Amino acid sequence: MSSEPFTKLVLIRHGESTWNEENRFTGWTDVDLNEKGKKEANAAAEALKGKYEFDQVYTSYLKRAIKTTWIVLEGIDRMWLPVERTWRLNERHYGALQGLNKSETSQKHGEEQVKVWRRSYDIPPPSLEDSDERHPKYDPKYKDVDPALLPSTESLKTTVDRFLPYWNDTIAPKIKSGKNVLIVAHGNSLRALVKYLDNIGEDVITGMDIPTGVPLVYELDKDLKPIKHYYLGDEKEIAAKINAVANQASAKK
Ligand SMILES: O=C(O)[C@@H](CO)OP(=O)(O)O
Repeated sequence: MSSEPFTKLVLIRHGESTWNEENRFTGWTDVDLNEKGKKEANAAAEALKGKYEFDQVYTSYLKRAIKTTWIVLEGIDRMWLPVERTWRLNERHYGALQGLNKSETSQKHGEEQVKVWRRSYDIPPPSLEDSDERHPKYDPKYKDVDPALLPSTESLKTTVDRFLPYWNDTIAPKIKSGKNVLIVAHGNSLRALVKYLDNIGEDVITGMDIPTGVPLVYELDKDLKPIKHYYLGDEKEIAAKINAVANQASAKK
């Protein structure tokens, strides 16, 4: 017997960014969308328009997610919707790898090591030095965040740990109160959410990638347990995009 879900939660990873295009580790670096990324955001809006209604939007402090939000909301003619930004939805902090080319990093350190840094559950990449001017404590975006909470690197595990309080205190109560929610965030902050929602094991989440700019719908019951999930769009195209993310750090590029 199939029953109507209590809600449909929609997740979107931001469209392609300039550093996705250059194949660099990005993390908390605040890079912009490129033209392809804007097109992907428009296509996401097209897929949602007239079929999904939202009451509340959540996004990160990073402009690639914020601009994707703007484009999607403009595309669905819902620019008036409330948008809450939070650093807790930021991408996983990539530590000292931020800015490095993924393929060159594999040539230097080996594909296995880079795979561990990219996809192991609890092994973080090397940290940024405290004195490094790229450290989030020097960025005005985070001036109201307790400096003790600001990372100098993160594993997926510590990304889950910083995201979950926001889910539990803010997003989950909003959904439970009957509101339809859209979350526009990042590859690894969304992997953190999906791991939590689907209760995916630490070994299994390492093989899971999320493509840029494709709406991912989670049908949830009233306890916010997933009934099913699916991407909106062409299955083959989405599979190819997921595969491309998985292979980004190949040493052969
Ligand atoms: O560089 C990053 O911040 C992320 C997302 O683009 O990369 P990866 O998929 O390698 O975790």
